[in-house]
Amino acid sequence: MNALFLGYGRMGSAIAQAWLEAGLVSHISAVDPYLQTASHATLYNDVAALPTIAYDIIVVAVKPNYACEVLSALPPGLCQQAVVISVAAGVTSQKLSQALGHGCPVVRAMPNTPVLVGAGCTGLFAPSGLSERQRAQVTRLFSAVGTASWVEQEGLLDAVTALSGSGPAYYHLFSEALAAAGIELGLSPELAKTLAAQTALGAATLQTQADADFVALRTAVTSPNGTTAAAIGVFEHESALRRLVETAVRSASRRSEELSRES
Ligand SMILES: NC(=O)C1=CN([C@@H]2O[C@H](COP(=O)(O)OP(=O)(O)OC[C@H]3O[C@@H](n4cnc5c(N)ncnc54)[C@H](OP(=O)(O)O)[C@@H]3O)[C@@H](O)[C@H]2O)C=CC1
Ligand SMILES: O=C(O)[C@@H]1CCC=N1
Repeated sequence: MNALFLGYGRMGSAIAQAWLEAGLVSHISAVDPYLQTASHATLYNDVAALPTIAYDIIVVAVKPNYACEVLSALPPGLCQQAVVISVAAGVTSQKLSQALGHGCPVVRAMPNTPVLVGAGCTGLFAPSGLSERQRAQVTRLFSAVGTASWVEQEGLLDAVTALSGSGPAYYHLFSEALAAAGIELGLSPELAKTLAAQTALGAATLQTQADADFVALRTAVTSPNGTTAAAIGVFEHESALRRLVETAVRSASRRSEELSRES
């Protein structure tokens, strides 16, 4: 399979590398205007320089405000047999199809940065027009970089974006705060960083592998009247943390909706 990436920044290059390593694609071409070199890909600085090849997969991995522009500049001959997959936050399938200007199937994907280490999760949506074979192919591609889950309503991608697309940043922020608190208590910055990161990894591993829900896992750490209870009491006072998280995730979802209107 031949894949073409329009935009070869963090997301595009991470996905491309994983697909190549998993043997799911045989060759990657990438268009990115200012890059001098691109690992794992044949690089072009302009779509006009692309050879006329019928690509199997075309990935739109530019910033949302450029997504329609790059698709409308694509010569139709390149997409005859392609499935077009856009990772651009908030850009609707209708706008992507309009920009393409012909009937090739469009999929929206919302991955997250842990695709870099094969631990991503991707929400997927396709309007009608995608065959079962193509759907299975897209599932296989995103399963190579973590989990792949389809949603049946496009609007739900705003929630996916707010939860897992942006989610890694929330966990990094929490680790940053946890490490800073450890430094305040006298730990060296190196040790505080190691403890915060390893605790996040350990907790996430338990969440994905242990046969217990989040509440049971939390309860297992929390001895009556112990240290964890002291901290949880602060987070849970008037549901402070839960309310903050809900407000933050709603705000991300609203921004995703706004991007749909702006793009
Ligand atoms: N980062 C994340 O966590 C996630 C990002 N996304 C989505 O992925 C997309 C890309 O994000 P990300 O990889 O982080 O961004 P990057 O800025 O790292 O990558 C975008 C790349 O596209 C290039 N580019 C700009 N204009 C064009 C053009 N006309 N043709 C081809 N390439 C172009 C940029 O070049 P230059 O830098 O020179 O402008 C840049 O190299 C976004 O739409 C975002 O919504 C989705 C899920 C998660
Ligand atoms: O912040 C953003 O808009 C993109 C989409 C999800 C993660 N990063």
